[in-house]
Amino acid sequence: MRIFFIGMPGSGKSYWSKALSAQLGYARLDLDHYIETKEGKSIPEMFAISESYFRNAESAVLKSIPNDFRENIIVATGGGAPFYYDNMEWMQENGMVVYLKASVDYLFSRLKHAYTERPLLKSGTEKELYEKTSALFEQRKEIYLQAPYIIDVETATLDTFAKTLKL
Ligand SMILES: Nc1ncnc2c1ncn2[C@@H]1O[C@H](COP(=O)(O)OP(=O)(O)O)[C@@H](O)[C@H]1O
Ligand SMILES: O=C(O)C1=C[C@@H](OP(=O)(O)O)[C@@H](O)[C@H](O)C1
Ligand SMILES: [Mg+2]
Repeated sequence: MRIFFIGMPGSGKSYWSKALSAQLGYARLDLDHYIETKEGKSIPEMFAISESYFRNAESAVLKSIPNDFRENIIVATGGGAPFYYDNMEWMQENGMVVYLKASVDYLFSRLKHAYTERPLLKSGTEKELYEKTSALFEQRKEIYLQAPYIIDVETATLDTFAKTLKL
């Protein structure tokens, strides 16, 4: 079984992948960290080369997962992963795609303390962070909603995940 968490930055893809994999005894992979390890560069360093450099690495590393990990695994992807190359289609063909859904207000409350390492949301003020988060959400929400499984993380517990995904 391979599970891909998708959703906006701040929705808790990394957080919930940790919690659920521990409960299920699955392996866990944070795609952003795995890209950093394979490339030997941090996410901001890759974006400083260009966003295309990062997206190219992201797609290649995503597709290396079946070869690198044979066990049951939960993958926390980065928020932009479904929008580049054929990544969304590929994830649907190679696992269960789960959208971690949340409102802009919720995302903002999570991101306020953790946005400096996210180049797309780099902001001078909280107002700017809110506006950037909101604009990115508007651009992306329709595609996220194509996921076959959707979990509202504002009210979810581990039990919600287990029941929705029938695990
Ligand atoms: N349900 C939750 N309870 C407590 N903290 C959370 C929860 N979801 C996310 N967080 C915290 O919010 C921040 C953003 O979550 P993260 O998992 O990094 O999001 P994503 O990987 O989707 O961008 C992190 O500091 C994380 O620990
Ligand atoms: O939304 C995006 O395009 C991105 C989200 C980040 O991951 P998180 O969703 O875990 O913050 C990371 O992949 C990169 O900064 C780009
Ligand atoms: Mg993350």
